[in-house]
Amino acid sequence: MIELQNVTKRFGRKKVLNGVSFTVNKGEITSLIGINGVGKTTTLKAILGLTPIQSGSILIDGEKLNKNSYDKITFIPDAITVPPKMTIHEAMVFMNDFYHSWNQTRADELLTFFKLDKGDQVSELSKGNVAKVNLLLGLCLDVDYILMDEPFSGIDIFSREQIAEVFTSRLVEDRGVLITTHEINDIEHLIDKVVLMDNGTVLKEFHTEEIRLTEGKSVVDVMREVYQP
Ligand SMILES: Nc1ncnc2c1ncn2[C@@H]1O[C@H](COP(=O)(O)OP(=O)(O)OP(=O)(O)O)[C@@H](O)[C@H]1O
Repeated sequence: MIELQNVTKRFGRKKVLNGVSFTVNKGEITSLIGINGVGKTTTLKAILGLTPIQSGSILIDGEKLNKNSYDKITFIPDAITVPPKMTIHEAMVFMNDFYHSWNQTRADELLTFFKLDKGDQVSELSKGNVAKVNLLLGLCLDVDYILMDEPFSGIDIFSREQIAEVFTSRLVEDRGVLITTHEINDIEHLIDKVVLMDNGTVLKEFHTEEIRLTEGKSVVDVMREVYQP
């Protein structure tokens, strides 16, 4: 489990995270939802130790972030980070050299699933295919937790559907996934848990199935109540 307890983060005098607490469980897809600038990306970076926090704590399986944590967790940013001159094949070799958790069998499966050609250069791919390669590079690390920043932004509906399908497959299965998004329409049917953020705070954390069964509400219904009371 990833556990955030009362996390605060400031950039200069600006308080960007103001006591953020929530959990991400293995075997669940959790979506961190909120409009632009509420602190979603900062939260992901804080979990990964990419940005220091001022107070509060972040525990991964009960431990503070340490060098071994990076064997458990991966971050898929909203833009691809491998050099664009690389072919998909070279990007995979690079990942294999860099991470001992790289799983080439899974990478080959995903290449086929996404109908990608590993000889293609990243800079020459369409935006949707770049997003798929980006996802592939992160998902093929055998880690317990996957953090994704806006995996669907700027991608056409068919690619979005294809990417969404990956979330229901055994490629994700028993891992803990945290996805940030402004749009939940694409993934509402996939997510187990929602964390609604506004202004650096968590307004509500709930399980989608539970709220559907007990209150008959969809995620969008709850969002309307919380954001437009
Ligand atoms: N390095 C930085 N220096 C100063 N301010 C920053 C920095 N990074 C983020 N911020 C500010 O922190 C706030 C939260 O940013 P963050 O990127 O976490 O929001 P977000 O919810 O992910 O937004 P978006 O949906 O647009 O990606 C914003 O007001 C942003 O301007």
